[in-house]
Amino acid sequence: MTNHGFPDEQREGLYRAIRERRDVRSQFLPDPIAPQILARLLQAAHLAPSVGFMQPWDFLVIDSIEIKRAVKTLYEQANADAANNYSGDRAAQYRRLKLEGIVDSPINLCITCDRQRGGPHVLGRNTMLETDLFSTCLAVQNLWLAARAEGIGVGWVSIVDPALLAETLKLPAHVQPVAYLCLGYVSEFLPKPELEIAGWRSRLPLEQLLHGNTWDGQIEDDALLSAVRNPHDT
Ligand SMILES: Cc1cc2c(cc1C)N(C[C@H](O)[C@H](O)[C@H](O)COP(=O)(O)O)c1[nH]c(=O)[nH]c(=O)c1N2
Repeated sequence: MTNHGFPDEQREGLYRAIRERRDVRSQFLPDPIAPQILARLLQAAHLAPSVGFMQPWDFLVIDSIEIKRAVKTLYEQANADAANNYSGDRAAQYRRLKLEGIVDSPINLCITCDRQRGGPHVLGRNTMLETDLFSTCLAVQNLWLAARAEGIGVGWVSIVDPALLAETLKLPAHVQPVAYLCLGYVSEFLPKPELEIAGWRSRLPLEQLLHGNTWDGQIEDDALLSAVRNPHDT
């Protein structure tokens, strides 16, 4: 069998980016991102797979402090509402979390989805209409991983009313904001998700997620399961 895999060091670099990518809120530095580097990140995003090769994304690069402040206000409104989902200690803990870096980060980037791109029918998007949104999320993830490799932190802010965000960014009606991202160099990349460090929620064991175990409770004892339990043996 021909092995088209990457050499060990390159493969490890990719896995490292996946392992060490973080959602960044609290560690942004004001240092600017050079246009060449931002362009590399956007290229990485644009190479994402998309349903029927629809490429439904656009990239709104925002450095205007006025727009950042307007989005921060939307966040504050939505976050005050979100806090009402909790009570007691959990509500107090929620209110202590920092869940955005909109003004602290030098660049904000809104990745949108043009739901009409490619015309009325796009190959592969007949039964699952959301596949254009899924495709846009893959562009986000490409950018997020490339940014980690460049030493740039990315934070996703979804605690905003999407209709108000679309209005603030003057998006046409058929263009949906999918990801509002904060980008910048960081003082550090945390070793674990910030929510895990804060004691909000921890990572589920992968073995628990195999074969639908989270809902039927049956763990099948097969070779895959044992490899998942002991990844270092492989
Ligand atoms: C679709 C979507 C939306 C959001 C997020 C992520 C994704 C995928 N995350 C980040 C999220 O909290 C984070 O990914 C997890 O806590 C895991 O941490 P790491 O990304 O591994 O550091 C996020 N974080 C935050 O502080 N404010 C937010 O509004 C959001 N919204």
